[in-house]
Amino acid sequence: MTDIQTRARTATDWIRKNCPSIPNTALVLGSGLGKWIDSAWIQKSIPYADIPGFPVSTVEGHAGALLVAEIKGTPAFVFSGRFHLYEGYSPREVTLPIACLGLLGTENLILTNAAGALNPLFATGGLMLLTDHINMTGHNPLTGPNVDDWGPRFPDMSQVYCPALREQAMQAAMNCGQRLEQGVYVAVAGPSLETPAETRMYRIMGADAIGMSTVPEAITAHHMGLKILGISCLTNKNLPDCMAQTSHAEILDQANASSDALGSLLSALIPNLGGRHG
Ligand SMILES: O=P(O)(O)O[C@@H]1C[C@H](O)[C@@H](CO)O1
Ligand SMILES: Nc1nc2[nH]cnc2c(=O)[nH]1
Repeated sequence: MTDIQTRARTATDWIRKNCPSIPNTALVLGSGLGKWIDSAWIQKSIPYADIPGFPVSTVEGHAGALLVAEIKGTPAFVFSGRFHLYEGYSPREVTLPIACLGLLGTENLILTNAAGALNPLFATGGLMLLTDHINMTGHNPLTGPNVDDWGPRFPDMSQVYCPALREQAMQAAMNCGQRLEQGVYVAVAGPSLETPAETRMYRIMGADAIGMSTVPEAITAHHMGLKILGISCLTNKNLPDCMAQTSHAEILDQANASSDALGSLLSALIPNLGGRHG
């Protein structure tokens, strides 16, 4: 067994023993995107530091706890805080919580993030559903010996973001009267933001939004057969020809400001996802 397999198994066994239920849906909250979660919905909050084998999140805006919650009556795991490559974690460590979900048998995974808008038509503060991604992190969490029990050596990536979940998300947005853009997310390793020349290159490559997470998680989840939905909160415009300065503080402020819109969408969507536990 590889070290990461042992850590994932240890963490999974611990979660199984210590969580009142194993929900069928899990949500990963991006930077600053958690304030809509009503404290009354949280059955249990487990600091990552308590889960053996788990890394610990080091970024401002990421609480670092696994919540066992009921979102409008539907059970869900909520990862409040994630791990990023720029924190110095290996690609396997960054995606360890996702591997645990695969081992636990959770079926639906919603990945959210704070991202810069590369598409000039997309507004700051808006939400974008991921139709696809481009991995420019320079890393892949599946590098190294394949864990055959988890998935195939060469996973097909022709449809990473589940069309049925995307359709449901579009429907939920319509029911909430919300605009939901659709586009391609490019992931970079960070932590530096982009130069204008880089921004121009990523736009020419076909990306609509850019961030520093989500893609390693999506690769691991897809490898293990989870159904994935990705949603970016567009915290800033990242346009080569009128590039404004931005900062992590500004990104967090905008994510906080958009968090309620994301919350309305997810509260409308999650109870309709269905599956093993409804
Ligand atoms: O976890 P997410 O992708 O929301 O975090 C993004 C990427 C960086 O951590 C940060 C950049 O400011 O926001
Ligand atoms: N790389 C990158 N990550 C972000 N996260 C939020 N905004 C941005 C951005 O403009 N670029």
